Amino acid sequence: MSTSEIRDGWTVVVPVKPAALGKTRLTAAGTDREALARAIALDTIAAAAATPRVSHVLVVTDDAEVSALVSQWPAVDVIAEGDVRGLDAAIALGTVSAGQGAPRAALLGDVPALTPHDLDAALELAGQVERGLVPDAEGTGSTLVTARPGAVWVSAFGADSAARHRLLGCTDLAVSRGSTLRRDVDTAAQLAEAVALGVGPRTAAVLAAAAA
Ligand SMILES: Nc1nc2c(ncn2[C@@H]2O[C@H](COP(=O)(O)OP(=O)(O)OP(=O)(O)O)[C@@H](O)[C@H]2O)c(=O)[nH]1
Ligand SMILES: C=C(OP(=O)(O)O)C(=O)O
Repeated sequence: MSTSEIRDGWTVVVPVKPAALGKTRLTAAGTDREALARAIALDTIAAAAATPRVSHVLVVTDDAEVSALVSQWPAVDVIAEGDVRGLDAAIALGTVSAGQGAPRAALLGDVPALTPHDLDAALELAGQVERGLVPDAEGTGSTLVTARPGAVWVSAFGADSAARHRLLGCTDLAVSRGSTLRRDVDTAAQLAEAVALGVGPRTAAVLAAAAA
């Protein structure tokens, strides 16, 4: 997609590890872990791309299958990661590409129950602060970090990142504990919570195949 085709709105950067390497804590779920990791990422990206306030989704990944699929989707582009330098470095590839003048957000690629409605509501709130944060459902990690136009991009994802993001000046957005945006999935118990909220079709299909 060329820059001229990008409407005003948020650029959402979604980092996705190659599925063969990701979601290592999901082994207890009894499913094909690689297929599940990929499906979770694809459902997250699809929800972001369908969000009214989102004009552009930048997926930073070296997963060939994810890359081939989402590069066909409207309003989605892929940035190849190349050298593995970690999550924040991968995200920075996307935010630098978006430019400091754009409203930017980083959404982790493991939020498979995400609805466009919930992401849209969070981005509406994010427009009112310099930099915003949505903690995960446990309250210790982060699922979304935002920067409005002109704000310098910062992120410090990883275990217990919510506190670090606050120290970096991110304001908690008033997103309820039950929002689909907060339910990231690392473990089988978290996957069960996401299923209860209603996961996207790709994740549901992998789980259905495992149950058959
Ligand atoms: N592009 C990219 N994405 C990453 C990297 N590390 C994590 N991610 C993505 O960031 C999101 C959150 O990742 P984590 O839950 O921290 O890590 P994970 O490897 O998926 O899961 P675990 O193996 O259980 O730690 C997922 O969408 C990952 O695919 C990285 O180095 N590069
Ligand atoms: C990457 C993070 O967490 P998790 O590893 O739980 O996905 C985070 O919360 O910043």
